[in-house]
Amino acid sequence: MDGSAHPSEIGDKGKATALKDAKALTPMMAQYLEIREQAGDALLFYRMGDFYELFFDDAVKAAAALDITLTKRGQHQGEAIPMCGVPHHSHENYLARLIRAGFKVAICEQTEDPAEAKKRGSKSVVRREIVRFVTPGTLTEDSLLEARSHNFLAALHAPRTGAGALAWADVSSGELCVASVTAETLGSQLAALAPKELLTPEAPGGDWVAALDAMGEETCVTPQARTFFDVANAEERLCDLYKVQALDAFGTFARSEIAALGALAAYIELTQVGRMPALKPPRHPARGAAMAIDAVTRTSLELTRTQRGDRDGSLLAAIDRTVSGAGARLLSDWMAGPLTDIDAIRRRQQAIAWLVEARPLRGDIRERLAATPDIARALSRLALGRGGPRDLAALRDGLTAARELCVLLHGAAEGAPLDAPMAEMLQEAMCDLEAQSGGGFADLLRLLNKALAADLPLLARDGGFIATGFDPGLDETRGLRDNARRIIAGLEDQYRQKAGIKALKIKHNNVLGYFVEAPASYAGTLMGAPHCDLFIHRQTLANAVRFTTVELSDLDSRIVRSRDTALAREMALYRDLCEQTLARAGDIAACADGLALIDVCAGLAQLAEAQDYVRPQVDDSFAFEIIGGRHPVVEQTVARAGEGAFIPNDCRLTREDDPSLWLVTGPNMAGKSTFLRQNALIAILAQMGSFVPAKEAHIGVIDRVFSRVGASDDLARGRSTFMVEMVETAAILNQAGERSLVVLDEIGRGTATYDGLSIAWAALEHLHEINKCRGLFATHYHELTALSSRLDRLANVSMQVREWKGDVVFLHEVAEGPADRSYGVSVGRLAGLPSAVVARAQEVLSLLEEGKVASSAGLATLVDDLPLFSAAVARPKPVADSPALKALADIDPDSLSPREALEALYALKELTRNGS
Ligand SMILES: Nc1ncnc2c1ncn2[C@@H]1O[C@H](COP(=O)(O)OP(=O)(O)OP(=O)(O)O)[C@@H](O)[C@H]1O
Repeated sequence: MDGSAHPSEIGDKGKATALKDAKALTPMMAQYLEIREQAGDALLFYRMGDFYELFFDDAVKAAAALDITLTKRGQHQGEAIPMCGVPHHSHENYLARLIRAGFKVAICEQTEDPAEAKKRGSKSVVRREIVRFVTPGTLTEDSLLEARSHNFLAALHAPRTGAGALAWADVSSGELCVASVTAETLGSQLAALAPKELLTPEAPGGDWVAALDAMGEETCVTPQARTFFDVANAEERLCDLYKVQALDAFGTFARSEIAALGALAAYIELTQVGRMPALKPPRHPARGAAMAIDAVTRTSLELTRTQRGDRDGSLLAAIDRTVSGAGARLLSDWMAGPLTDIDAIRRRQQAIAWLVEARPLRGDIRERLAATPDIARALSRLALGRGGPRDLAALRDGLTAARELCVLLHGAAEGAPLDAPMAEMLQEAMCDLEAQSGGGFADLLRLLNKALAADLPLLARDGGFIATGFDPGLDETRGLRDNARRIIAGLEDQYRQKAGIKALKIKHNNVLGYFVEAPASYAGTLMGAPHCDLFIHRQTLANAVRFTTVELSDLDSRIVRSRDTALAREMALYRDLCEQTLARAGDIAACADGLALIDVCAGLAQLAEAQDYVRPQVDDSFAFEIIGGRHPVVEQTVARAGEGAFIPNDCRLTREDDPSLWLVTGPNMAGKSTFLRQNALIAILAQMGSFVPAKEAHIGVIDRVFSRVGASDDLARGRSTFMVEMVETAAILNQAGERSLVVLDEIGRGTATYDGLSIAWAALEHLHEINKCRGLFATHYHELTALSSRLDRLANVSMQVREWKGDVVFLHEVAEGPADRSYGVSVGRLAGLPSAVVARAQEVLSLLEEGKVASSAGLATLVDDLPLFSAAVARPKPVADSPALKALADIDPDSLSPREALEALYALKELTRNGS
């Protein structure tokens, strides 16, 4: 604690009247309020000794969000000040919870020693400053980040007219990208990135608003004044940041892109309070624009999350075999933006294919990668001044692992285990691992190896992290300290003998430093004449008495001095090590990228081998030929559940040779949705560069994938199921082109039968005649199957089922031709509908199928003709000609003697036993 008054005590003892009335405020309250204003909409963590304290509204909000005690301290304007606090040593936990709850936090530290403040007068307040704003998009601590996901901060420049731009950065790893966007493409860009925080202009124009409204709730939107996006300022800021004269050095950027990049840089500078992370130069996303996949398609295909929001069960979880956080992040990048550039796709395929062949080598590579620290994130923390000795060690270990990987790969490249030349992409990654263009990492590694001790503290200021032998000055100071400690051990013996007290000890605490302690019963002896010159009394406790000696205090100050000197020396050495490391930031970041790339390729190779995936042929044709395709997720689920094998199915939509639209019919549960999705997923995997779950695959590059599978209510936006479905169908019919792949499942089912059928009918015709795309269309409207006679590129296929003992058995096989019927009622029985309901449904169905209800008159007849439901349930099945019943009818109970009655009963029993 700084010894000054607590801010809550300041106000006043009843004197302060207005916030702005500076005279009425104590110095500390004035300081607090000034800093509070700088914190804007963030909660202020105000450092007081070992705690971060929160006051006023901040305290109320934080206490509720963290479920911690809200107390009251002092008064302000006549009211008690609400207060809560979190301990400094565990504040990251609380911080993480607040950020997850959508808050931003300003961290205000004491930036001078309380002793310094005291020199200015006893009432002076320790200087405090905001050292950082913690926001969802600017996290760097491992404890606040998910190791396997990116943490993107994005900025949208949304001009009133024309195209805008979206820039995004991962502050924790230094990635920085920018791309042009329009209000139409913004949705799919944001869906692909899933930024944690998005900066937008304060009042974006109409079209942008709609796109922003459709954004997921995981993104925290931070509006900024329009001036924040000023192009001229942006250019200057970026040139300053990269220390270049003009941005041309990094490529050509549109004005809007520069504005978005500038806003992003300004916000990072603002939140990191002047310290910038090691941002890589800005770049446009991967060569060969990405395949467009809009937000609804991503959700319906469950690419990174299931519709329930879990990672488990998503495509990403099913194919992720990476062993490092950086690898997992890169894989999700690949999935966010599958490529359309055929060469780029082939380069990835080559690398994976090479690693598929190199099985033992792949095992070694993965083992090493698994033990490699996350160097991109360690580097970023160091650049922001938020790192520690362990981050330096992480870089040392990461770079060492990279070197070992290179040795392995070189061995393989030189032909030892493999004949094929190593894929170009892997060779490039190897150059990055060794920093070949930057002269290698040998010097830096030598330095770090020599400098760092074996056991490292988390924080540099705890000291003790520089290895002995690295710095003679430090060793000497440490020697003095250690020597003094040895002398103290000797003194203890000496004092014991002099005083004749065996139980005498020399101990240490933070208040007294070193002191002599003896049991309280010796107090008189030690304070008595023979010893009073030697032992100077310091403290008497219940059980012990404590003394110092001139010699001991001398040694104590020497130890303190040498500890301070050693720490100061270590801090200087630490700064120097950071500087030398950060001088290689670009090369280290490239090395981290190389490691991530090898991890992704090795992971996909592992997947290909383990799950029997095949390398697809991707070219610029209009082919879509999947032989023996499987659903990557359902296949694994079925195998895990021990439900037998997944049944592979072919899909041929090649435009030139085959019908390019398939109308898929078949009963519920027969596997229509699975078949539809699996083909879209195979296309996405193929264009990510991955191998695919099939026997053979040939895909002419697809520029957009659209998938609508089972629309659901979007009540939050005031849209019914049907409305959602229509909006989404409209988007497809308006946007799909001849290179698109469209997957539509049961369009029109959310409304009256005839309306739904008509809409599905018209949509199918539109896809065929206007969009001319490749597509799969699943429906329960059997009437649509007739369309194939009119539309030459439309083919009917159906999911096969067999009936066995009155039940339906799903074969999960796709066959040519339409389904014969729906089997809906049979599926209802399988699902456990009460047998009365099943029987009743069967009756209704038979009449409907006989065509007796084509009009409302027919419907009335149906209602009249069919027995009432309750009657249907209650009425027992007639058993007219049962011999037992006949025998019963013949009995005249009044004419039977008791014995005859008993015999009749036995006879009846016998008849029923015979099944009569
Ligand atoms: N090819 C297959 N091999 C093995 N099991 C499969 C296959 N396809 C689907 N299944 C299994 O059948 C279940 C139902 O599949 P799916 O949801 O695709 O049916 P559907 O025809 O779309 O049904 P609905 O019309 O009710 O939506 C899946 O969850 C899966 O377990």
